[in-house]
Amino acid sequence: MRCGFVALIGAPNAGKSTLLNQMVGAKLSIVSPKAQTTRMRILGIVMHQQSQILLVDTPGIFKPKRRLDELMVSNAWTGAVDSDITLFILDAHNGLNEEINHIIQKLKETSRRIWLVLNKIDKIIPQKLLPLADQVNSLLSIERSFMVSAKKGNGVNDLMEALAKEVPEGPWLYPDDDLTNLPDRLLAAELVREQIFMKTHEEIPYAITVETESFKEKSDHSIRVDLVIYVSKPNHKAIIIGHQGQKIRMIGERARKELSRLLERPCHVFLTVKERKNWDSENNRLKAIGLDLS
Ligand SMILES: Nc1nc2c(ncn2[C@@H]2O[C@H](COP(=O)(O)OP(=O)(O)OP(=O)(O)O)[C@@H](O)[C@H]2O)c(=O)[nH]1
Repeated sequence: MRCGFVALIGAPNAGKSTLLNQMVGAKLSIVSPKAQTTRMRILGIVMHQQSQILLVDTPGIFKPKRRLDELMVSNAWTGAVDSDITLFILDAHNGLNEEINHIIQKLKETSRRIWLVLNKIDKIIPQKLLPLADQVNSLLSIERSFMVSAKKGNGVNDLMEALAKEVPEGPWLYPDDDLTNLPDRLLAAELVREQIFMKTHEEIPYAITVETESFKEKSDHSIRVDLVIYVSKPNHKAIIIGHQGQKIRMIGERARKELSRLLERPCHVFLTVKERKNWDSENNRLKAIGLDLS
């Protein structure tokens, strides 16, 4: 038996959450085309042969501007330091830039086993991949390199095989049919947040938070979830609700479908929008979204 923690580290939008979902085979970590979608560390549990691979999705690493950003970045680095293997996920189509060089410098300090994962290979010509891998290798000590398309699945099985062989020997830490350690009420809030990322623009997705107020199983085994969307400005409330409530209905409907799929039973989602100035500097709000404040 083998079991180990594998952290997914990289810049915002590199495809960390997409890779985690592809490996777990379920949508645990929310994905959007906008940067900084993931806010907390999310554990995805993958069983491969006799190995339990505990994948830790982390927020993207970027220059923090506010307290929430700082906590997201520090939570990401804790994920790397606590892992047995760190997967450094790089968007191969974007290549290197100042932000990535900064991550490389920080990775050097963690003195962990680092594997390079060049992602989004469906978007670039293959001849560009080896020179990019060589370039990263010249900057950082990389144990192994992989080339994948997290979205399409190419190369992901090879990566999983290699991880299964390399995580340390030891007993499994979670039941072998668990997919995550995240409570369902947090998953529900994340799915609503994902829809807000998809359906609103500019600063709004970054200026809201979602919390589950109640999560109840009914006698027919369906689930009723009541969630609150906190906004910091009155005009954001109006935008999220939309004309005659159209937008919020769409957000709720899509989140309901995703949640029903994930929990494999009918779910009913009820959303309320509340204005709460400066929610992003309240410890309780930050803890509620799964951030470690220590
Ligand atoms: N073409 C292509 N797009 C991808 C691939 N992997 C991820 N994406 C897209 O890249 C965008 C960002 O993906 P995420 O998985 O949210 O990236 P992330 O690294 O978790 O982002 P943060 O939450 O900002 O840290 C989404 O639009 C994905 O669909 C890939 O292999 N190929």
